[in-house]
Amino acid sequence: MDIDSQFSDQISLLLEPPSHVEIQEYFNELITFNKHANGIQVKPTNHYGKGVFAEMDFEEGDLVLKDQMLVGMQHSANKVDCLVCSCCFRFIGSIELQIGRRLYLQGLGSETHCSDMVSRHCSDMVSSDGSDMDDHLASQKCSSPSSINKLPLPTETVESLMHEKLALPYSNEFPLPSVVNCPGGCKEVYYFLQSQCLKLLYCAKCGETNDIFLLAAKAISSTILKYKKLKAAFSNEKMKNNISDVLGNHNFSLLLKAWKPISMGYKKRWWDCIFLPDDVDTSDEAAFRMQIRQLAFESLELLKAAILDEECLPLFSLEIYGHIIGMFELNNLDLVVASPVEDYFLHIDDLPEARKKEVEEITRPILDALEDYSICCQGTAFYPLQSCMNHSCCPSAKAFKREEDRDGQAAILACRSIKKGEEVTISYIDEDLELEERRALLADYGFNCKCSRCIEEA
Ligand SMILES: C[S@@+](CC[C@H](N)C(=O)[O-])C[C@H]1O[C@@H](n2cnc3c(N)ncnc32)[C@H](O)[C@@H]1O
Repeated sequence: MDIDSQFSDQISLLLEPPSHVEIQEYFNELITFNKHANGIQVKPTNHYGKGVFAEMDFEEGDLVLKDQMLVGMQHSANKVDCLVCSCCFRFIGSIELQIGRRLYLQGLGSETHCSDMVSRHCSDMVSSDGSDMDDHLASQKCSSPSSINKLPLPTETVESLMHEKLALPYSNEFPLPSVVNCPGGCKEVYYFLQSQCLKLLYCAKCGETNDIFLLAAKAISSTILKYKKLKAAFSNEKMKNNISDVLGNHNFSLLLKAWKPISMGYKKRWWDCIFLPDDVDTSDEAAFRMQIRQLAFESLELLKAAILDEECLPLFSLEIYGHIIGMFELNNLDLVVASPVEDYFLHIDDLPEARKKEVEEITRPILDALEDYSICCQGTAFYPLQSCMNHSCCPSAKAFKREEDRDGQAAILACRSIKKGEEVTISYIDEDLELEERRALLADYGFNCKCSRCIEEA
């Protein structure tokens, strides 16, 4: 019997929508432990399930919420460019390590180059017409990688940067947290990234959806870890009290407890809620959804081969897997963290002219070797409180990273004044679009917006 049939009762319990009381208790606790969430409350709305409400007045620009992600990941392709903590997504190491590692991974370090080419280039840059570096930076930023006339650095320079043997001027003004390897020695922080599971990354069929499978794997593996911790604590307690029936029927209740954060997220099956791409005719919709289901099935098989846990089998059912991916599809927010490498080069550019000339003799070749100096950390994440915010085409708040927001937390700012008791809404789409375009985009989220603006414009 397959897992879905064997554990159908347990799967139904895992997917049962939480009661109002459970929702209230869970979110009250989450808010109590988050010092940047004390101005909001999660409550049922009249029509759209739960929503976020202001517990105090906010002025335009005020921080309404900083939300710690439940689960998130850096996009696979972005890992070459930015070395970040897999947990909080802060840039780590040093400016030198960030730059050296990127140049190395871009393959520039594998070629040998004569140093006079670099110095010739360097003197060209120094004796340039005095045009502002911002222009130079901007032109680099806009160019596509292939159109950039990159001037690679010598291998030794790249390696010295990467091993932090070469200190760049002023880099100590941009200190970063140290790199700590996973204690398990996996070289990746999460244990599900084992060789079998890596196939998920490279599955040609999956295309752009690969990251969402890995994110689902992360959600499942963190639930298993939480379950194991709860079970260990429970067993200890029983032993202390000399009770012989160590676990009895408690295993499933511990799994339910470990699953609770995910149980709170609004979710539907992935293949039922995924947006129908423009190039798929509506007459082919059923076949398209079957294909998506099959894709989920194949990726789940790979995940099972990598980390199946006999005590947590219901988590490996297609029904649960499909709902987890669907939850990300309907709720996830882009994860963006600005790069300190960009700050560093802008700082150099702002130095007094004479000093800048001197420093640029060292930094300009490095800048020229980089394809883009300002690549930020990019990924996707599920945020438990932010994901409770409903949509409005005239929203009262927006996700916006301020200068000081340098980690993976979501920052939600008021975009107008919000009165105590009012619902805090964000826009899921570009709210500057016309009514019909907005409607089309929101249909992908499975609802027809009836905010005051839509009603007025209709
Ligand atoms: C990110 S969740 C928001 C929280 C959700 N209300 C809950 O109960 O968890 C997104 C879902 O909420 C509902 N929703 C959000 N804004 C809405 C709106 N303006 N009108 C109708 N439904 C809305 C839709 O079902 C949508 O797919």
